[in-house]
Amino acid sequence: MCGLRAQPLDAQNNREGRRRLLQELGDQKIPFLGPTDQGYQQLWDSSYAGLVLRRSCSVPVELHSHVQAAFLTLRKKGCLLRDLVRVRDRDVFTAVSRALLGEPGHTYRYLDTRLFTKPLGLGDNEKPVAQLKHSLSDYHIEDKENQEDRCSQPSSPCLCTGPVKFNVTLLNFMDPAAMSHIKEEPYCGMGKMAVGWHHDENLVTHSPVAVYSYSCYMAPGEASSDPSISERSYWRIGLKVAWDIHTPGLMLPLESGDCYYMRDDLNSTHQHCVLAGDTARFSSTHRVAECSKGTLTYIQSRCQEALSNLRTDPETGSHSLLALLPTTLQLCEEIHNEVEFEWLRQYWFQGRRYTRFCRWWSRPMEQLESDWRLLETMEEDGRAGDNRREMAETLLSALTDRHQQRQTWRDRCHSTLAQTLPPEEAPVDRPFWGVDDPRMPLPFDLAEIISRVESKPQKCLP
Ligand SMILES: O=C(O)CCC(=O)C(=O)O
Ligand SMILES: [Fe+2]
Repeated sequence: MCGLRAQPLDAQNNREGRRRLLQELGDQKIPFLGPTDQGYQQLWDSSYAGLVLRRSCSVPVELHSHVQAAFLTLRKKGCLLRDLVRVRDRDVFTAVSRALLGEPGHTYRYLDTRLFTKPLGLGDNEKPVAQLKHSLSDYHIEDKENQEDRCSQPSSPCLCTGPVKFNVTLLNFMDPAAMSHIKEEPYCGMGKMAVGWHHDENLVTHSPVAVYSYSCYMAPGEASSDPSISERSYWRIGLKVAWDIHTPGLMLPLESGDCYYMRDDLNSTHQHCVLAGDTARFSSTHRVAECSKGTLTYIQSRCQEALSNLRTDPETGSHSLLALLPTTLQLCEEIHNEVEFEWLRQYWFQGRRYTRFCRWWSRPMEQLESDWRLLETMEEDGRAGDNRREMAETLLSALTDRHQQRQTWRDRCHSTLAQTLPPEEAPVDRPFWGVDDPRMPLPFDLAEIISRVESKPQKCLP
């Protein structure tokens, strides 16, 4: 499952590239074509071949109704929340509310935010989503003739590769009526954007992304009057070739229940955005996340690797290090930072929201935190080593990095945006401890230690 990580250049996150592109564009807009425009199909075939649409009518009726009911229940239970993500060094709330479902112990990282899965297929609300995932992964991408027959049944799985093994599902929800402000799409003038231009991050190279779209034409419980198509405007997907202002963009309107796929390298060569329609809408996006460093099993084994260098005296309970080689210490430092910043702080930054609907992560997080605490004690032993100078240099870069990252997480936790969240969802700056905490040999704030190490490289160590 774990291949190379796709690292597309992202115009959204590349300030310089973005500036240059906008400058070249000036007052002009990039043209785009929709289904009623001439040349739409040719443009799709020539420049967007990795995009595949599967119409609502090829999905079983019961699946639609189960999946849609599950979405509504998940939302009612408060599982879908806006993420406080980081874009170009600034914190912003996503316009859409999200929840991550998927393989137990898996995570998905986007915009400096690690989302933790609610295991898929266990609870009643997740089962239909698991069925949907199954249905989408068995879909053999049709040939041209089939594609033109808009309601063809999906054919059997592709024999050469087998079904796709999606490991995470990111659910999205947005009700435009509840938003005070929705950004306009800047490059083409496609309209209001629910999700800005981006590449999907953290995917296995060339992993397809399969999306199911559900527009709530009627509020739940509202009398079923046939919605007049002319009276509502559709949700649409916008696509454009990355770093290209000459190829026209493509706009794909979606009926409720439609699915689309981004296949091959479409996600890395192109950007996509989601354009809001008039109604509230859910989407269920199925992906193969690159998780070589993104599973609980992975980080647990990393901690074990570091802790295998720690000996606990069976009588006194005191700890000592087995090896004091700089390379060993260096490795321990890296693992220390990884578990603290990629797992513990990521988790607690998202507040107690996970425990509201999923207790799955509570115990593992406690365990990781106690491993991390042992790593804090190891460090002190490292300082007592013989080759102090070399040791100090080894420790210095890890300590500086740790100090800076702790500062960033502190700031993020106390930002004005974070403060607008209700207590249950508000970021928690954890782990945190006071200067007089007897269990913690090192202080939370490393500034003093760092400056001591820097100023007296010979006998620097406390
Ligand atoms: O809602 C959609 O159709 C796609 C959403 C999307 O692009 C994303 O979640 O990455
Ligand atoms: Fe996306």
